Amino acid sequence: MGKAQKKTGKGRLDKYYKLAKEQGYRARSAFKLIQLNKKFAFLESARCCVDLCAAPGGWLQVASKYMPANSVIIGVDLVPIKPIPRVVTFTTDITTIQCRNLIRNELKDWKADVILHDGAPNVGTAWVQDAYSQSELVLMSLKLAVEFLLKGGTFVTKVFRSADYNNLLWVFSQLFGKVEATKPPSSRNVSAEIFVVCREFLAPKHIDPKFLDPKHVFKDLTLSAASGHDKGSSANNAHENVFMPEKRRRKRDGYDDGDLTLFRKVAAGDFIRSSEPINVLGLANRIVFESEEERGWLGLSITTHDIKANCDDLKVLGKGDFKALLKWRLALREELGLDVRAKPTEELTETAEMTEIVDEDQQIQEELERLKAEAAAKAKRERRRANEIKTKAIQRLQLQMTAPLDIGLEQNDVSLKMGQEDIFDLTDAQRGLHREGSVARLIGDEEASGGSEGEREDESAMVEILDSDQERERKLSALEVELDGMYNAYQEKLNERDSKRRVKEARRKRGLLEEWNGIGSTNKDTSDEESNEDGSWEKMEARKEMDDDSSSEEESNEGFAVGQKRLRRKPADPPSNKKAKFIDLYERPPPPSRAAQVWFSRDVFKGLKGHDMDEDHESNDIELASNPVEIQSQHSGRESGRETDDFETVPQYDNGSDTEMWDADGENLVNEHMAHVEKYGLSVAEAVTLAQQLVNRKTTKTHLINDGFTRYSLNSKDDLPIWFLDDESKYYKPNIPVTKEAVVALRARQRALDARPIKKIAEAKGRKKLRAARRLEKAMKKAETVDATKDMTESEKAKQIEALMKKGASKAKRKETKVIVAKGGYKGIKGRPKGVKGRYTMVDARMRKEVQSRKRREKGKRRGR
Ligand SMILES: C[S@@+](CC[C@H](N)C(=O)[O-])C[C@H]1O[C@@H](n2cnc3c(N)ncnc32)[C@H](O)[C@@H]1O
Repeated sequence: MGKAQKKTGKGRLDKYYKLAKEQGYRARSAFKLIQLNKKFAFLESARCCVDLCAAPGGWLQVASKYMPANSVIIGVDLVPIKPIPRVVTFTTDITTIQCRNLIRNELKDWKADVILHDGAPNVGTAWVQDAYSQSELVLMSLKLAVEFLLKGGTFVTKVFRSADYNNLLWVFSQLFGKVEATKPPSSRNVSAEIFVVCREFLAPKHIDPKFLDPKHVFKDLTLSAASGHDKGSSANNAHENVFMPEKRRRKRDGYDDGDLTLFRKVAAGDFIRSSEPINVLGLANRIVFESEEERGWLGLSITTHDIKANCDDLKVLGKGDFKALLKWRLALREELGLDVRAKPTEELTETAEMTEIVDEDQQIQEELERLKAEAAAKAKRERRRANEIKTKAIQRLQLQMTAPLDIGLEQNDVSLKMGQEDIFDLTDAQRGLHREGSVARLIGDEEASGGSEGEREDESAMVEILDSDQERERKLSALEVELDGMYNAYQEKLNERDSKRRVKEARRKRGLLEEWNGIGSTNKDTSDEESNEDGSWEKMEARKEMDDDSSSEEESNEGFAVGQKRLRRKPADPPSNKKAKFIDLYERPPPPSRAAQVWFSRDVFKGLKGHDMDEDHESNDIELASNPVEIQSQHSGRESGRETDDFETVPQYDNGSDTEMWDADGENLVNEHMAHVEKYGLSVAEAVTLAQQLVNRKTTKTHLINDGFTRYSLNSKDDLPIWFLDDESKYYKPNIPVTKEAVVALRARQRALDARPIKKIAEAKGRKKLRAARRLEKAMKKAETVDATKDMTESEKAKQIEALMKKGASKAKRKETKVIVAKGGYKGIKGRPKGVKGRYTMVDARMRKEVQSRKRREKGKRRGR
């Protein structure tokens, strides 16, 4: 694959795609297994194979083809796999115990010779699944492999080059005799995927559970290499992670990998004493007052009722609430003597005047020195941070975990943070803010070297002391600025994600008919193929590439990392200018992370926009002015953003208001659905499947209604946080099967619609126009008559003419003719019956019945045709 691949959708129809189509494989990824097997030959001798994450079934087809007849092949995936001869499939999550039990039941006492894993977390499929990273999925598959693999067996897995890569390899090497990482030619160069073939399973009698625990395996490997005793190799790190979890190492950025606990409590004391309060707020769900001392704080006047309520559920707080909590923390720290508030300067000066006569110049000099020392300490602190990030980046580079260009960008990479965006991620935003300043130095100020140990000690002392009111104010406003930055970043991310979701939805609807067959019979829908065969990672990669290529407008709001690229691209900038830009970037409200924006753009924050955000928000508006699209979406909300997008708009139900969001029964939605169905008929394969089942008497209405009452419908929504309900409404849905017949029916309807003669439509339109022109002509004639009348005032004429023209311009209503059944005295009598207004026609009862039965017969004939 020497040539660079095209980035367009068509460009992705490479030779393996075509080959897969030709040879009847459901996904081009089938060739990855073919090539791996060609190199390691593990399928030919295998009698039993389990494919984890197997949909749409490309690998299963290969296994079925290459393995001996009568061998057992099992495929598992979150999504159903269309039947393949000789293959048993299960639809379940490989990380669950249910999956293990299903495989166990199927295999009984057997063990597998080969376990395959080609999984990639499905972004957007389920909230909880999103939280799993690729590496964790690999570890979960390894967990199944060690249980079901025969001694000497082979485990093939897909891993991505990331910080966890080496840790995974190390774990594999502990369990298998031979471990080899390879990238088959059919794996796209743009994809970070690598396949690891682990052979000769050692089948140890006892396997340390830590080997399979993401918490232990994926701990940080940044520092030991940096400290010098293990440069370039991560094996020792992994060793330490697995065997010495008690050793305190620095946390990875972001959430602990493998820490899947969704609810976290934090002691109030920890929050108050923490040097990273925003981090604490970002990670925890609740602040608790459990110790004696903490309970005492509840009685303080500064701990108002609001503060207590805020501590109770951090996940539903708005920006103002967070500010209040941070202020409370500062106040409490002063109360506890953790922060020393220095006496006002004037007071000091006065005392000095009383005790001794101090030279005024000397006083100024001292003050200046104090300020200078303060500034120097701050600068040291920043330098140290910059240095840490630089070391980390270089070390990653050494470990070949990142390309040089990725330095500083990695944390902004959506693909590396899949699934975390919904979780409250202030930490991430804060990290981003620090990094932005630091990375600026990494590029623009190479000579800025790190501080010594001594400096670090200085710094920790500095952190604890607030020198003056001014300092305190500055601290507070810095926190506020940080929060604002995070809010903007979250909002940006939400917008971005929302637009991606809409594009995806639009594509899905368009490609609904093609989706059914994996690689469909047409070339049209490449995106489906993509999603089937390469999982979400490649999609992310591809999107990243497209983002790179896309307009600079997008870049302007991509956060500092992208801005940094732009700076690099402008060598013409004089150095001083460049420095000024960095300083500017550092002092301005820092460009926010997207995660922060997503968080703050939820509905709970809507009310805050006008009040809490006031000036900050305005300034953000100005900053964003370079991007008209952004501005529009900011000012007119999500819905209007949709209108401006350059793709087919999928009808969306307005969920702008809270009442809609809390519409527990979804009545509005149902009504709108019903209206849509009445107007356009069934347009979704699931619905057609159910309708066909009804018609063919395979199910009954009662059955369907009963089926509607599932675990999805009966969950109580009381007291659940909004973010949770929001996510549940998106992802926690029943999986309704779709039949091929339904898809065929839908296709047929689409074809019929397409085939509707254009000529007839044009004729009907022409007739309509003609009628309208006649009506207008008639109205004009009448108007002329009115105008010619002499015994009317001008205003009367004007009124009448206006009414006539209005009537002429509007569509003529069809006059309804009432059918009156002549009964009793009216039978045979001519004349208007009593109480009947407008047009009517008199019929006798017999005639009406005859007409009705004739119509029924005609209708029946038409259906029978
Ligand atoms: C790249 S595709 C596999 C393609 C497959 N090897 C083939 O050749 O057809 C990745 C699959 O992983 C599945 N997957 C992701 N997370 C999973 C999980 N937790 N449990 C089961 N399957 C999962 C997805 O549904 C997706 O079908």
